[in-house]
Amino acid sequence: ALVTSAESSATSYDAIIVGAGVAGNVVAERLAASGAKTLLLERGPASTAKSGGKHFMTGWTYDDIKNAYERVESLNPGTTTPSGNGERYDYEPGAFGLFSSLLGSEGWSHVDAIEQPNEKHLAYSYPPQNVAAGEGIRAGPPHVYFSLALENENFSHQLNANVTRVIRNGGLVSGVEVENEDGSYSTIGLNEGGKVILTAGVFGTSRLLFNSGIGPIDQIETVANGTTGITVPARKDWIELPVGERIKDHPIVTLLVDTNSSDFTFFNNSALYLDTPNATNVDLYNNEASGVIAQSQQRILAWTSTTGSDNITRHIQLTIAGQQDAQLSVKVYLTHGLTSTGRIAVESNGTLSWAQEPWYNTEGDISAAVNFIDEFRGYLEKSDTLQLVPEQRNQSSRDLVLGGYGTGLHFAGSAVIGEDNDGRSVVDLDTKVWGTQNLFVADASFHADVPTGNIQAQVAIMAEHAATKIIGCKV
Ligand SMILES: Cc1cc2nc3c(=O)[nH]c(=O)nc-3n(C[C@H](O)[C@H](O)[C@H](O)COP(=O)(O)OP(=O)(O)OC[C@H]3O[C@@H](n4cnc5c(N)ncnc54)[C@H](O)[C@@H]3O)c2cc1C
Repeated sequence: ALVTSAESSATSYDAIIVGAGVAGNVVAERLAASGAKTLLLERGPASTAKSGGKHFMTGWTYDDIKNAYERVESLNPGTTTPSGNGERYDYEPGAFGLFSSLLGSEGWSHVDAIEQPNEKHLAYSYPPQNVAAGEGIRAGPPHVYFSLALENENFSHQLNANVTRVIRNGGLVSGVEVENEDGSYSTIGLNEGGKVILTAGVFGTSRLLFNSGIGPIDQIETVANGTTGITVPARKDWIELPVGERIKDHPIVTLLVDTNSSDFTFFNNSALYLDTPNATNVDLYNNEASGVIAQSQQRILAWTSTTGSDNITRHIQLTIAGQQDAQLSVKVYLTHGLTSTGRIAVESNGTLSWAQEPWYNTEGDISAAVNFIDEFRGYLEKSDTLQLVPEQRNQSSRDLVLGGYGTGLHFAGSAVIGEDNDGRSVVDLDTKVWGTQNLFVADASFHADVPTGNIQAQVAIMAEHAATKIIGCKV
């Protein structure tokens, strides 16, 4: 049920979940289903129509998270044939045709990324993407888990509710403070034995922890002396933890490849937003959840691995899409194995900035990407049809990497999980913030690493497993 600020502040809850993104929806659905009176708070407005590693650590091995994986897969499966009628559109001759023959001639294998998830070296696939089980539409947890949670009478949610801080007495959290849309503030209380779970994303969760007197001392001091008006706990109650540190992301270098031929015509996804989108495509999607609109804009994904100057293996993901007629964009992501990390700092007005950016700040990462791009350029040199655009052809691979990378928007870390409160982690193996009794972090913030591919499925699976751990914790 959708509640107002007047209703939520007059009620108390067993679980308050802050942030209705990928993780927040998973955790809220699970907590409500466990019988907890649950409130999901989101600072934004309504958004949807319904508004690796084998060994990680105790409780988080692959076998431990298998149930979580299976639940996410059953509700929000992946597919390489997202069009409801099972057809594939605009792949051949197109970008898939051109690139599969380029990679195939260099010994790469055609795999199905859903059926063969461990094939991540010299492998390419039709793009995998999440769909809502039984609905035939592309969707993630904010659609599928939210729909399920809505059916549960324990579940409420409130929109335009910007949580400013957690209210705590020592290690015991009693509720949250919320800034409402009209600028008013309210507090929402927890029932005895209740829990607050932060799922506000890597940056939002960090800010909430700083505001609640949890983090590096200098960050808490900045908030306490700043201009946001946040009521920070007394200094004796500050909990010193490395919040905002160990942030990772997939940096992307975009290579532009001329197809040098008339066999590639660009399908423009943005035409959907124009006044006259192709009526056949629109009807196919509306009536049968089929056609080119049911697909993502990429036409082929590929993975391999490479080593840097430090001999550490890094994984590479390529996503290939049309850029314009006779030109493709090849996004080169540096993924699992990368060693660069970043750190954020809060400013006195409450905004966050990078104290250290998380991309390409180790020579190992730079050299690994350069090695791959050198190899890839070698493929293009042998090709009759594909070549880098002239302005990129004239640059060294190192310049292409260092002058051209951007964020992958796949952030992980900032409140990293750990076995011991040793100054390197923020949450314990139950995802509970060290030094607190009932404050948890269940979003991408607690991840210690980035995956070999896009991150959303991992965020959902880890949130599923976190929910099991949180439900099992007695306050
Ligand atoms: C443009 C873009 C494209 C992406 N594309 C892909 C993709 O194709 N595939 C993929 O796998 N991943 C993709 N990602 C990454 C993916 O979206 C994130 O990894 C994922 O959403 C992280 O989940 P989360 O639950 O940690 O945080 P989020 O999903 O970011 O959720 C956090 C939520 O908390 C809310 N919030 C924040 N602060 C507060 C507060 N103080 N009070 C109340 N609410 C708050 C936010 O509004 C947000 O709704 C993309 C990201 C971006 C930005």
